[in-house]
Parts: sequence; C-alpha cells; structure tokens
Amino acid sequence: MAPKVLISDELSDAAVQIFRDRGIEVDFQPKLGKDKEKLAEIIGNYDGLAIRSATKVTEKLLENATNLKVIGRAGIGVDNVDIPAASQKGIIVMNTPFGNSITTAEHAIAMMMAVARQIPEASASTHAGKWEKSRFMGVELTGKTLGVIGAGNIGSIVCDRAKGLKMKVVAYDPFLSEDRALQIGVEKVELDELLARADFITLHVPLTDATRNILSAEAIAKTKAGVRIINCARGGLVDEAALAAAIKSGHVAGAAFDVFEVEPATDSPLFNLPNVVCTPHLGASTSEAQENVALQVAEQISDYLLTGAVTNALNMPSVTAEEAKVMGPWIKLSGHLGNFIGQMTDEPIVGINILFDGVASKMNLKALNSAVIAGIMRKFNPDTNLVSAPVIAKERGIKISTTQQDATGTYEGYIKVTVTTETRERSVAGTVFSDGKPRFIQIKGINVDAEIGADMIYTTNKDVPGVIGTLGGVLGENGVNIANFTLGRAAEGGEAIAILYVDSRPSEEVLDKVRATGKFGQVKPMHFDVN
Ligand SMILES: NC(=O)C1=CN([C@@H]2O[C@H](COP(=O)(O)OP(=O)(O)OC[C@H]3O[C@@H](n4cnc5c(N)ncnc54)[C@H](O)[C@@H]3O)[C@@H](O)[C@H]2O)C=CC1
Ligand SMILES: O=C(O)CCC(=O)C(=O)O
Repeated sequence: MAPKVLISDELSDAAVQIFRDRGIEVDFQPKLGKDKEKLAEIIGNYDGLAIRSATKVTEKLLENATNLKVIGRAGIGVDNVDIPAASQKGIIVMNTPFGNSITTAEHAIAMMMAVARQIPEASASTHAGKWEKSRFMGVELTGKTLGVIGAGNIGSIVCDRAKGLKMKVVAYDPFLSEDRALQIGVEKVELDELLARADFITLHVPLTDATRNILSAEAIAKTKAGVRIINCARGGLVDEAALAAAIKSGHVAGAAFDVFEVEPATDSPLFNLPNVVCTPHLGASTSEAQENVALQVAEQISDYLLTGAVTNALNMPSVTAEEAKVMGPWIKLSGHLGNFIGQMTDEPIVGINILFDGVASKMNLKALNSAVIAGIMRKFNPDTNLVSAPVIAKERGIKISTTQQDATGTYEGYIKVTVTTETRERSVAGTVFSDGKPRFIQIKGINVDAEIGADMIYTTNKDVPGVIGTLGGVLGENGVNIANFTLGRAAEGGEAIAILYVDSRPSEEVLDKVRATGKFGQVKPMHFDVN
C-alpha cells in the first residue's frame, strides 16, 4: 500500500506534485493545522506529516499519531514540534535549514526601510486622500549603525545587504569568531555596546532560554535614544510591553515586527502605536522561498518513506538501517558529549577535535561527528539539525578535525571531544557500557564514571575534606534527590570535579545556596535529552 502523507499547512503546490510523482498518496488540507480536534481525529491515518508553523505537533497530538513515521517542517524553526515526544515514538523530525534564509533577510531589510520612512502610515494616509507631506519625516540609512543580534545564516545575509546600503554593521553573537566576523565584514561587539551604538537593531537568533527577552525593559533602557527595533526572528525575544512603553515615551523611534509573543497575534501592546510596522509572520513568504522549502520537504519525506534515507533530521543522523542498530547508543553518546561541551562554553569556538578510539573508530564516523557537532551547536540554536550542523560550523570558520586510534586501554572504545575557544581548551570523553548506556568517563582530563541523566549538576572545587557533604547537604535540605554522584580529582589536594545526576531540575535559588557556601568554583546545572 502506498504511504500516505498529510499536508496540514499552506504549502506550495509543488510539494503535492512531488508526492504524487513519487507514488505517495497525499492529502492537502492547508487549514487543518489550525483545527486541533479534527487534526487529532485523523492524524492516525498518515505515515508522514508536512507542516509550516501553524500546525502545533504536541505530545497530545502524537498520542493519536499511531502510524506516523516522519514530520517535515518546510522552514527552519521547529519550535512548533515537540521533538523529545516525537523521538520517544521513533518519529523522525526534519526541517529545511537554508531554503528561506535570503527571503527572511530581505524581509528584515524591507521592514527596516519601512520603519525608517514610515511607509505603511504614509501609504494609508495617501490612500485616505490626505497629502501629509510634513507629517512623515524619515531618517537616512547611509552611515547609520545597524546592530545585528545573531549573525548566523539569516543575520549574516542581513549584514551583507546592510553594508550594501552603506550602513556600519556591529554584531553581537557569542558564537561568532573574530575570523568569521572579519569574513562577513562586521565589527563584533558585546550586547551592551551594540545597544549603546546602534541606530537600528535587528534580531536573528532562535528563541532559547538565553535569548528569551534579550531585549528586556533593562536592555531597551540601554539603547540609544531614537533607536528603531526590527524583529523578524521569533516572538518572545523582545519584551513587547516594555518596547511599547519606550515608544510611547519617545525613547524608541519605531519598531518593525514580523513575529509576536503569541501567534496568531490578534492583540499586542505594539498594535496601533505610531511608527510600528507589523506583518503576520511573513518573513519566509515569497514564492521563491516557499517553492524551495516545499520541494525540499516533499523530497525528504518521500525519500524517508520510500527508501529509509534520512536527510536534515533533527533527531537522527543520516545512517543506514543496519548501522542504526549498532550505532544507536554511540550516536546518543556523541550528542551528549557535544551537548556537555556546548553547555560549558560561553565564548566563540574556533576548533573541535573528535577522537574516536577502539570500536568507535570503526563506525560511520560522519554520523558520530554530526551528532557531536549538532550537540555543541544546539546551545546556540536548538533548531540545528544533524546535517546542517557541520555545514554551519564550517561556515563559521570552526576548524573540525578527527583522530582515529585503536589504543589498548580500559575501554573497548571511547569518544573524546576537545573544543578550543579563543582563550582555552575543554574536553570531555565518554563510552557506551555493555548495558547500552552512555557514560562520561573523563572531564577536563580527570577520570570519572558518570551515568547521564536528564538533569545534572557539574561542580568544581579544591580537593579538601567536607566538600561532598556540603553539596549533598544543601541539595538534600532543598528536596533535590541525587540519583548518581561521581567524583574525580586531578591529584590529592588539587582540582576536583563532581558530576551529579539528580531526579529533578534544581532551581537557581538552590544552586545559589550551593554557591554561597564558598566551597565551589563552578556550579553549573546541565540538561540532556535522554529520550
Ligand atoms: N520570520 C520568519 O518567517 C522566519 C524566521 N526565522 C527565524 O530566524 C532565526 C534565525 O535563523 P537562522 O539565521 O537560520 O539561524 P542560525 O542558527 O543560522 O543563526 C542563529 C544565530 O544566533 C546566534 N545566537 C544563539 N544564541 C545567541 C545569543 N544568546 N545571543 C546572540 N546570538 C545568539 C547563533 O550563534 C547563530 O549564529 C530563527 O529563530 C528562525 O526560526 C527563520 C526563517 C523565517
Ligand atoms: O513557514 C513560515 O511561514 C515561517 C517560517 C519560519 O518562521 C521558519 O522557517 O523558522
């Protein structure tokens, strides 16, 4: 029987044609994504689901998706898909990471021009038969400073176009190396400097814990008077209420928003304010981009359903079915090692070395490499997939090297990841035990044996008596149960580390109590996707 695919959002007809040409039964119901109940009723009939952003693939919806094998997002952001829930059900989630980047960058530039010259309001006034020439005084872009927050795929295209408009471009992106900044011709600055210098600020970061409210009331207060703010990335990056207040006070001269905290946005503090340009998440809406992403997603879904080939997946690297059986736990381990390093690193990475030892060195290294790199890069964008991660890392000028060896040692095989930043080097190694469970076995050259859990705490301290008791005591008093506690030290009395697997995510308040004991260097909460 031919596989069946449901398209539940507005997608170019090109996708329907591809599915038909490939012998796949396709049901094109572009409005269904907005009808949760109806979607839940029929989702069980399909092997594949092709979506944009209107369809919300929740854990609840997936409970009904009894035949679903693949979800394809025609676009970049997969924040509308519960990926851990999909992974748990063995459903592959794919995106199309580059197909709409140029179009979205162009939308940001269009929004910047619209807000600089008040084009929407001037147009509405002219349509109304008024001729308010003196009401609409604009500002020139030439010579102005554009502050770009997030200089990835889209942000770097925006930088390029803005330089063509003779603007000065400064960028804040903790993952941008000096080399890459030089290559794209921007000045790399810290956020506060960007806020103080920019005449226009445009955001091109994913929505993560670190970027949520990156333009908070406090940050907006640090901006230059008369600044104009453009958001074509994700709602939630800017505190809309704080921005509305700053526009009303006259500190911010205008804003152009394509994305909102709640979408579809039927109400927002920004609506109906003077010189605020709004569009309904149109960043990717050009015929060219929609054709690109529709064709790509239809080919990817068809390939997977017909041949098992995996492309641009967020939750599985490209491996054959045979390899997947043996490599499954090693792929998980690789992701955890990358994730560990990503969570430890807050500065630009210039090099990554991945050492494969013993059995690991004889596997499909491309898949393991991708999983490590994606684990690292997801710190900076959770939408990074296993295929795009190495490409993006290379584009950012990160030098990736691998080492293979077959040394005799304690383990049948292990993987060690060493990351070099502009100021230091960090490493973590892990292996897979015979129970199929990945373990961390070395951190910063110190041997450990740490089971990997969803929530962990990493600490550093001096190897002196009483430290472990203090840590256990504070956590215990605050209801944090320790499932596994691993210690290691460089030498007696020297640097020591502890890595704890805890049953619940500790609050910052509890971690602050640990820090307040004064016995620890670092106290870092960590999170791993163990599904
Ligand atoms: N409006 C629309 O229709 C569209 C919106 N988007 C959104 O645009 C955003 C950017 O997409 P891409 O450029 O493809 O992603 P990308 O992953 O290529 O770039 C994101 C950049 O943000 C940087 N970053 C991460 N955390 C940061 C932080 N705390 N501070 C500053 N920089 C940080 C990363 O290092 C990276 O360089 C995403 O949220 C995406 O979903 C994408 C397409 C269409
Ligand atoms: O599909 C769309 O219109 C939205 C695109 C988008 O936001 C993305 O690709 O992240």
